[in-house]
Amino acid sequence: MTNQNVVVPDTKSGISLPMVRLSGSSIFPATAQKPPTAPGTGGGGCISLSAKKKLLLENLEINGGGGAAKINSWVDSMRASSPTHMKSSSQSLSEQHQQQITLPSALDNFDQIMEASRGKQIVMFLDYDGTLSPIMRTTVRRLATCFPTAIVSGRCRDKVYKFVRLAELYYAGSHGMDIKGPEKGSKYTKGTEPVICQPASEFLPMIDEVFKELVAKTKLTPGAKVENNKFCVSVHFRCVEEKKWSEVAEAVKSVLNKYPKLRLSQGRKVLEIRPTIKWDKGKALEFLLESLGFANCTDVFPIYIGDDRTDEDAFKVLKEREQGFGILVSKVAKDTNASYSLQEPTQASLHDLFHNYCFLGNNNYY
Ligand SMILES: O=P(O)(O)OC[C@H]1O[C@H](O[C@H]2O[C@H](CO)[C@@H](O)[C@H](O)[C@H]2O)[C@H](O)[C@@H](O)[C@@H]1O
Repeated sequence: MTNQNVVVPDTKSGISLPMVRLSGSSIFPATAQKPPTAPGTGGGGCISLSAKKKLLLENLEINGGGGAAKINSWVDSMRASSPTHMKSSSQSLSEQHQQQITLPSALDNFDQIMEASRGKQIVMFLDYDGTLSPIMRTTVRRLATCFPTAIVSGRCRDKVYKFVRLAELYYAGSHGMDIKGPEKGSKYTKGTEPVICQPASEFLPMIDEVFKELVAKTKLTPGAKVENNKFCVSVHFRCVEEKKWSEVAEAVKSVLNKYPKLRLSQGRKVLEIRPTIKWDKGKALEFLLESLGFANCTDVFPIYIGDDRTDEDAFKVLKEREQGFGILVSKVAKDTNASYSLQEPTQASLHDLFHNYCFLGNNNYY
């Protein structure tokens, strides 16, 4: 993993933001599109991931196989993801601070971000859970009047569409494996048909089968919930007593062992099973930029805001392309390829800033 281990004290938590300063000078003029270089370590009083947890997380990106040790590592990793357990980590505070690099706040540095995007077409990508869900519809509708806007989620695309109900957006469900653009007639539709991309379509029957098996295997565990996300399946631990977590993990492993073409990944108190194909939220971002006509374009400025571990694939793509920025929504330290952070997506109305910016005519291709 080449990620930085970072966090982000955002000093504006809970207070309203001043109007964005649009005429501010660029802080990184020679590398206008490059993320700022990593600031120094320390500061912020946030909690860093321990090396142990990093190892555990790396162990999760695997197929089935292994035995009780693997189950334990899944469960340990799940525990380590919970804030209570992060606080009680055996790592001392000074050790935690040594590993910590502070990410600049997207809010405090909003004028830098906008300066870097000057003259370029912003394209907005928003993760759903933890990012867009607290902001909600009105804001996203306003954003989409300024920039092409996509929602990228681990959830099933239809479900996200039912929550948001905005026909003018691009939707990428199932961690980017189910993409659909706006219908004909939208100002962002280039062709006559909406863009569609389902790179894992051959896995549909297998995923349905796995969903049914997991429902059957977990039905006796109180609180366990299996969610069919069309091209992937989530097994939720959130409402399961901690002493029963191994039982659920064992069920997941026993099913996964039968399907070598599926792999496991982990979210917040959730284990997810998905196809082994090389497709993720980063690939979805690249596909969408291409669909919008920005494949080899230097004057595009993608901004991806997300809070989930799966959003890292998109942050990484932006970093490698040296285009736009990833903004990580997080209060705690994470291994990340994002360039900026937000403690809360609702915090001081980042969306108002974007809205002001685009209506003042600084970024208005459409
Ligand atoms: O890619 P995202 O839009 O961030 O979706 C990630 C997962 O979101 C949902 O899970 C989240 O909400 C659950 C409560 O409804 C919560 O228990 C879980 O911890 C959250 O991650 C969704 O249910 C999952 O399938 C998505 O993968």
